[in-house]
Amino acid sequence: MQPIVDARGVTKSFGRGETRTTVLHGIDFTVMPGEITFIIGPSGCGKTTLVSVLAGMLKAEEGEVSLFGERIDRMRGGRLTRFRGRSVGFIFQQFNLIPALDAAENAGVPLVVAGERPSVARRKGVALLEKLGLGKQAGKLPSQLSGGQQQRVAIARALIHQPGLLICDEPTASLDAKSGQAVMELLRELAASDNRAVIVVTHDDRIYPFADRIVEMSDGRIVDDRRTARTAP
Ligand SMILES: Nc1ncnc2c1ncn2[C@@H]1O[C@H](COP(=O)(O)OP(=O)(O)OP(=O)(O)O)[C@@H](O)[C@H]1O
Repeated sequence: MQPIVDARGVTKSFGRGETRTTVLHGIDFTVMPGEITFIIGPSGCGKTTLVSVLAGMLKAEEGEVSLFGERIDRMRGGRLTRFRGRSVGFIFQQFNLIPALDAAENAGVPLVVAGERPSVARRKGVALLEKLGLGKQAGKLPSQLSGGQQQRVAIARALIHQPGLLICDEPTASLDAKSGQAVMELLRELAASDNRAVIVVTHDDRIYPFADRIVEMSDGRIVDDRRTARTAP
């Protein structure tokens, strides 16, 4: 089976001269379809930098990064943007929904960006929200939704173009325990259903039972990589 993510020797630094700091030291990292992989480790150890490089948002100085067998470290400009737009969905701690758009319109935003008519994008947004158990909320503004519901709309937005890789940076950090569990249950289901891979950067140990694999970083290196006997459904 082809890996979804295959990174070799990824090195990344920030700054110049004396202030130059190396944040990733030759990381090797592979993710297979159908898995939820957690990346954990202390603040500043390089988790967000790593997933940004894996998603093609940041360029590594050294190393190779392939997504779905394609070398994204060799892609430039518009080609990379289009490839990322098709292949990767992002979910962040802040839901970043557009306040003036209702839930279905928010979910449909990536389709509009890709050139779809807003009415068609909204219709597809409604259909996906229904699938995610949020059909009744489709016409509501973000301010009328709970945190957990807003995060599920953000998940719908990340999935509407059916990316094979979902990258989630602290997806449950602003949610209470129950909403956090509901969001993780949804991510769990989505990872397994379409042979997609989900990578979750997190400090939230309440959700560790949802991981298939936990990768631990320290000072820009992977120091532990273990499969879990997943205890959550
Ligand atoms: N654009 C940047 N310019 C300079 N330094 C940066 C930049 N982005 C990140 N860093 C530095 O790189 C290091 C790793 O940051 P990163 O955000 O990847 O850590 P993290 O493990 O995700 O931390 P946290 O858990 O706090 O989010 C930190 O020391 C940070 O200050």
